[in-house]
Amino acid sequence: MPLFLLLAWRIWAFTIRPRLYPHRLQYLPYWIPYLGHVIPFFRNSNRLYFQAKKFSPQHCTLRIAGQDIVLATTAAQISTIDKERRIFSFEDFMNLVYDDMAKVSPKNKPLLWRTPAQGYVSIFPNPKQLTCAHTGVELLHKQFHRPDMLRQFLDSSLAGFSQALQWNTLYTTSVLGSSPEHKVVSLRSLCRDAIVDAQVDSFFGTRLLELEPNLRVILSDWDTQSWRVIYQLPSALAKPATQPRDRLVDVLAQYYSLPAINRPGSVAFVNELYDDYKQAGLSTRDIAGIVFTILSGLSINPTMLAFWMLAHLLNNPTVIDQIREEIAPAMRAGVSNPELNGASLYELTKHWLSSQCSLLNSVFYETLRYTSTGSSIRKTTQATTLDGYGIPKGTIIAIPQRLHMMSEEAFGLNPSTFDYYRFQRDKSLTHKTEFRGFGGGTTLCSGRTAGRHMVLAFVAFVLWRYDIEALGPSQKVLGIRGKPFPQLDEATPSLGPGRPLDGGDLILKLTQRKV
Ligand code: HEM
Repeated sequence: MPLFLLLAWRIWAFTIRPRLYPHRLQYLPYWIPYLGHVIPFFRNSNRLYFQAKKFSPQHCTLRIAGQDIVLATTAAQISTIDKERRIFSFEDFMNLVYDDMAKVSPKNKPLLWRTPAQGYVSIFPNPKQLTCAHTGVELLHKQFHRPDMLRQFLDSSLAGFSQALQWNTLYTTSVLGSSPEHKVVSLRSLCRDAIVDAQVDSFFGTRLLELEPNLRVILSDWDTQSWRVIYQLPSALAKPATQPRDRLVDVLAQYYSLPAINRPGSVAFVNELYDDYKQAGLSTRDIAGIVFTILSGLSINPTMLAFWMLAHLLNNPTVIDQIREEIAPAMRAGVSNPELNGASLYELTKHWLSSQCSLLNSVFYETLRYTSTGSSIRKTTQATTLDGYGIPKGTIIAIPQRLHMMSEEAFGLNPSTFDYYRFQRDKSLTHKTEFRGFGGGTTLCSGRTAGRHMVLAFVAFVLWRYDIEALGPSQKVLGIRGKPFPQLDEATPSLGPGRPLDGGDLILKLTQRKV
């Protein structure tokens, strides 16, 4: 396009048009028509969101390869989106999850969206006349919201990682070097190995890990590469993500092909979903794909959050000491005893962690605030308005977590500083609309109570049982060199807490504490 035409278009699009139509979508200016902000978006979407909000704090639209993305930039807009679930819908993205992540066969996918009126018959009572897809979501919510069902999962998970965090049973995949007095471990592996295996055993029973003992490593390979699938890269480039995903779906399909009696110990959801979807006409492979997406959400976010929480704590020995004082009564009452059964562990930790450990909780929420880099995504099902701006049907709306979590108005001074005491000083901060650590509205995380309990207990066990030194790059212990503090990767898409940049990790020297 000749330069004068380009200039004329830009003046029209970003100077004249907004004045003529002040209530239509207002765009962050760009230079290449159609492509718009595609390059900065793929380079670092979070940076682009901040730029957009700075340009136009009340309303801003991005243009990504012909597609408009309206950013929710204020708390009022988030509230409207969370409330108007039919207008700002998530269903379109469930289809993307079924297609790209779960790889549900195109032939069977329509079965997921059938209503009872269209022939879907659930094996459960269905008074709300839900579709098959929504029934699956309800079954998961029931699993994590019904106290008895949540409890079964938590009892077993807590017992699992309490065992795994003992000096003599630390996973060999976490331990990089060892002497009678010290062990040198990778913090990322420590969190992954203990948390993922405990959760997987508790959710699926022990059979799944028997079929694939290396599941946690494959899951973490998927996790670090999953952006390739999210960005829909061509199959050759997406292979580092699709290979681990396909392996995990294979293992789940193998698991489900066994009679239920041969895979005991799972939570109810695992069989309820399978039985319902099978009856609806889906294949074992389709269901394995859908369950893979749950497995991925189940294990990755708690692991990442525990990693970041411990990493930040290791920067501040004073806070570690204060937290040890907070958890001491519970630990002395027996919580740290690896022989304690899951039910007792649950009872003891539930009480102490929720009511007596305000600093531990504060660091948990600050970690969530500080590391959340994902976005909630919706699509408008009809023409509507948001804060007075007209939004056409079929427009994508994004609620970027980081943009809101860094709001000075919501969270007080210096939001870009990690403040261990922020949520202790003001406990109401977790109720702010801008606090998107567990999403909100339709995609409010159903595993949030379980996830919080597990991460708090995991961190408490580690801090109580071990003296920990994070080794810097100039330190070497047992031949293992330390690493710098990991940087948060703000650019790669995530569901919640971001990953460390370039495979970042912390190398820890553990010594058993004498308590
Ligand atoms: C502390 C750990 C966790 C964190 C930080 C976390 C974070 C999140 C976030 C930010 C979302 C919203 C994404 C969006 O808005 O699109 C979400 C949704 C979701 N999370 Fe979690 N999550 C955690 C633990 C879990 C666990 C243990 C499960 C168990 C399966 C789980 C399952 C889900 C599911 C299924 C959704 C989709 C919404 C729904 O529940 O239907 N999460 N999570």
